[in-house]
Amino acid sequence: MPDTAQAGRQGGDISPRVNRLTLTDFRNYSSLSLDLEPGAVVFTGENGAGKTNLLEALSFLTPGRGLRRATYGEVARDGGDGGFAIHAEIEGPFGECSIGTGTTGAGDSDAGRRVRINGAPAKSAEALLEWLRVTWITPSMDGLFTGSSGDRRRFVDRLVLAIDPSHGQRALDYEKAMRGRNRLLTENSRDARWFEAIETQMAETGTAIAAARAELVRLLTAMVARLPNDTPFPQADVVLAGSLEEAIGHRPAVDIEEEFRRRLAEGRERDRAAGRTLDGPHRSDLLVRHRPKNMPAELCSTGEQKALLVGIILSHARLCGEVSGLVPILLLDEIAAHLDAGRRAALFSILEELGCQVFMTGTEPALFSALRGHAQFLAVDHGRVSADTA
Ligand SMILES: Nc1ncnc2c1ncn2[C@@H]1O[C@H](COP(=O)(O)OP(=O)(O)OP(=O)(O)O)[C@@H](O)[C@H]1O
Repeated sequence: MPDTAQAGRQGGDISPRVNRLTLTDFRNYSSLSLDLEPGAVVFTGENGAGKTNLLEALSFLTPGRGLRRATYGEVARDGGDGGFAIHAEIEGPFGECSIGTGTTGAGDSDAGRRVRINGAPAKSAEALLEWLRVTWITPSMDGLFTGSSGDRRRFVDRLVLAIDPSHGQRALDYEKAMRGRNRLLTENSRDARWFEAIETQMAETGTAIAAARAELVRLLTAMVARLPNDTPFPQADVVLAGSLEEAIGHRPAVDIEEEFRRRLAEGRERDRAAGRTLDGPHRSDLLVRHRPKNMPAELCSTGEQKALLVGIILSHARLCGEVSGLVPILLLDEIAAHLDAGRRAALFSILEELGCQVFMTGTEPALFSALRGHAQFLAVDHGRVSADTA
């Protein structure tokens, strides 16, 4: 990786980076402080050593529950006091910054984790997005194209959030309104005024969610199409299946909002029978096609699906840099083991060109030998991390 992979302006984009990561009572780390280099950082170690835990800690530098979507109780170290702390010294768009996040233990989990930026409490975790963006690929995403639509919606929303920080609040507002409507349905309420108020809110936030997703997909498809034909990460067609998302761009947003509000009102009896809201962007899906093969992603081989996902994440990183000015920090868990030598070399070369900080894990250091001399190698050994100078 080039030494120029620093938090500086490169063609208009900034690549924020973590200079130091400090963990307290996080997973199998009671106390750890790591100095990190820009560019590629490779964590190697045997199974269960704690490599993914390090990526997970880094994934807490963005809003949400991290790359495993674990509860805070799960990530707090067994045998600790129930709290955990992650501290990162970063270099971002406004210079150096210190980010602290974690929970203080029992009773805190409901309130969510706290975030401090330069020592001051942040109003919400969304404030982290002013400093850096983080995206990832983990082995649990291997079933993304074949698994549940909920996982794909969360995936899309995570990609949208990295580009448009207001998406998180939108999603929270929609979910809150929908929970309110679902409560009215299960309580068998006939209070038309309550229904109307809630459905108006759902129509407004739901249409905004659909518009943000549609925009992401439009930009991402264009970016994926820029992947050169000779890379092993295939071009893909990415579309959203959802009544609202499909209408975006073809009709004025006010019409779509009004139609959704009307559909919600007309669907009350059907939804009452189901006990929940059946229509809306919480039911949308992401469809991906392997363009060269003209085949739905779910029918492609496991390796082809992985290559599609890598292509999407790399394209998204480029897009995020162009749209937000911040190239995301990438967390690639066990990626190298799943790619053949040609694909690995292509991945390393695209990462070098992106110039972002990228954290990779693997049990076999040999898989990363092409990066020796260009990357920081760290050996992970059950709660301890040391320089791997092999
Ligand atoms: N809350 C916790 N407290 C203490 N240890 C934990 C906690 N949660 C997980 N662990 C331990 O962390 C280890 C797993 O770490 P991790 O998933 O990072 O391993 P890994 O190096 O990525 O392994 P693999 O190569 O198998 O994916 C296990 O030994 C597990 O018992």
